[in-house]
Amino acid sequence: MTAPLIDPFARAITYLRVSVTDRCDFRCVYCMAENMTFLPKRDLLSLEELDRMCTTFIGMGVEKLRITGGEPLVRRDITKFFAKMGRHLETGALKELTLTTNGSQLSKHAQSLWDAGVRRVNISLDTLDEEKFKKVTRWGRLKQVLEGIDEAQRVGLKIKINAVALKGFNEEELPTITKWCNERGLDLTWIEVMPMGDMGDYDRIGQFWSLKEVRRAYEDHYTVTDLTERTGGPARYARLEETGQKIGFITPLSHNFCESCNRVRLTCTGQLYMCLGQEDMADLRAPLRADENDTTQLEEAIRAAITLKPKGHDFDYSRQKVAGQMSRHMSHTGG
Ligand SMILES: Nc1nc2c(ncn2[C@@H]2O[C@H](COP(=O)(O)OP(=O)(O)OP(=O)(O)O)[C@@H](O)[C@H]2O)c(=O)[nH]1
Ligand SMILES: C[S@@+](CC[C@H](N)C(=O)[O-])C[C@H]1O[C@@H](n2cnc3c(N)ncnc32)[C@H](O)[C@@H]1O
Ligand code: SF4
Ligand code: SF4
Repeated sequence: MTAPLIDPFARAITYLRVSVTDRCDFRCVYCMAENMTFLPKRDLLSLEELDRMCTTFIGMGVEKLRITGGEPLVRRDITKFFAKMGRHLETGALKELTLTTNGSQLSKHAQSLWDAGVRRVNISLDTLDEEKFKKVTRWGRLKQVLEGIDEAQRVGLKIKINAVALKGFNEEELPTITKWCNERGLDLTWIEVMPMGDMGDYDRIGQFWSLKEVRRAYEDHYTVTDLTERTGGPARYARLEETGQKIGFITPLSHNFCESCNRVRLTCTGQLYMCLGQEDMADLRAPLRADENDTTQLEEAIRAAITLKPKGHDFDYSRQKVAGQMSRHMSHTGG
């Protein structure tokens, strides 16, 4: 392995998130516009190229690889890509190979993911109400996701549910979602909605539900104990003592966690975003394609990009207007 990747703020970069497609079978209201224009397929890195890219990062100290999208499981042959990445788990270079998914294709793919070495998946689910699910995802069917969760559990995958906290949408469901996760043995993490992508008249501030309030809502019913354990992701965890359940909080707005950032994001076209909340990016496609048999140029480009990693995002809703908004949609980098 070459020297580790350290950014200008002395943060070691050990976590790579890869968006393997910008396409999705849902159109969640906070993530995409209804009429999205997607990239032409010819612009995408091939799976072989993504393999070479990820393998290079792993050689430079990346230990956690999360595949995301758009919806990662709608990309053709993606399970073959997971199977290939599994070799880095076998050598011990990679500590975790995982994905974030909307769950719609898990009935089909859960077994192959397990066979590739995936042990834990994060599944996005904001509501357990069929009609509301249709509203928030526009195109999704709750039943299909629940079947995907069943199959993932059947094959042995550990599941974390990611729910975006949305005022006036899933507020009232906090007890039901929490209870449902507990009964099914699923971890649960709440996420604050971030200003990604221009959504026209979509009201982000109106829908912003601070996780400080979510925590208070838990405290009305449970004894909540903060935990020190981390997964290498941005969530902080607390335990509900009455049930022993672990709840995660991802709080980019109410409690910034950038100082412990360990991650960068690669898009399906080979752009490297050094921060989710800034526009800076580096093109890695040209150095990747410069020489198929030698990754020297790619490694140099990655090191140069890491020296440009910003301190953090500038998201802010505190003045009753959206600050720090990104022009790109969340699906571009995969969250
Ligand atoms: N602002 C910000 N938000 C992030 C970052 N990483 C993840 N998130 C948000 O948290 C959501 C959930 O992240 P996941 O894909 O579940 O990944 P994770 O939280 O690293 O997962 P674990 O490994 O389970 O901790 C993302 O979709 C983003 O909305 C980050 O670096 N900065
Ligand atoms: C962009 S999706 C990609 C993976 C997959 N399609 C899924 O939904 O899990 C990753 C995560 O980003 C979250 N997300 C999307 N837009 C967001 C926003 N504006 N603010 C906060 N989280 C967002 C989603 O809820 C999801 O958990
Ligand atoms: S959050 Fe995930 S499922 Fe929803 S539109 Fe975005 S990429 Fe698709
Ligand atoms: S906003 Fe940027 S610096 Fe902050 S945790 Fe996310 S990626 Fe890291």
